[in-house]
Amino acid sequence: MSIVLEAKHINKYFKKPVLFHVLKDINFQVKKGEFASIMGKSGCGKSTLLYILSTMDTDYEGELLLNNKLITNQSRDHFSYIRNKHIGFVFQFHYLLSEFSVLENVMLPAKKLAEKSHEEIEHDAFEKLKMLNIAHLAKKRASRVSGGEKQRIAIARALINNPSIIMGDEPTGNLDSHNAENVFNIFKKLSDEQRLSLLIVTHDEDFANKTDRIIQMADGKIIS
Ligand SMILES: Nc1ncnc2c1ncn2[C@@H]1O[C@H](COP(=O)(O)OP(=O)(O)OP(=O)(O)O)[C@@H](O)[C@H]1O
Repeated sequence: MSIVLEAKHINKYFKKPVLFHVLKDINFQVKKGEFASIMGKSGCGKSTLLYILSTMDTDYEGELLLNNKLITNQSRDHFSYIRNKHIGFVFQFHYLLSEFSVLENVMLPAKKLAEKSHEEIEHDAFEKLKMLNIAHLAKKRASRVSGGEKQRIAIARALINNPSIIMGDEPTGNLDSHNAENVFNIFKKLSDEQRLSLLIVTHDEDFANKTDRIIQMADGKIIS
């Protein structure tokens, strides 16, 4: 099976207030279509790792490969391009623009990429909303939908540029159990039916136990 994301010997140090070796020789791969979760106690380095994997933090040692291409040491613009084109994000908080419509929110990352016409982007955004069963919300203001709907809109937005991988930092952290299960089922379907790779940081054991693989971290290391 092909490998979508590979981390090789990732080490990260925070230099202030005192030198702190936060990530210690992290090595792992995420395969195409794999649904993996990252678990570990608070402070073990999960978010720090996700920042690096998503190219938001570039101050580290080691190598990162996306679709078998080395993506370490790129220009700032190219990192931004890689993020927008190949990586979809879902955070604990949805970060939707409340004054914009649901459809406009989903369109934004594609507008930024600027590879398609407005009409094509609008069509694609509508298709993503349909896929997530929220097409009826398209014209609504993002501030006027429920919490569970907001997270589904955030997933549609993460999918708009057809990324290679979806990364999530506690994407179900703010949801009740019903909506958390909904989000899990959406991710599972994306992995099973579209062969999309997912890497999700979670504290939710039920969620993690249902994923293909749990990457367990402790004290800046992967322990299993
Ligand atoms: N900018 C920073 N400077 C110094 N230390 C930091 C910085 N950011 C995080 N840390 C420390 O690095 C460690 C790892 O933090 P990180 O946020 O990655 O943990 P986490 O596993 O995601 O925790 P949580 O589950 O609580 O979100 C913690 O000890 C944290 O205090």
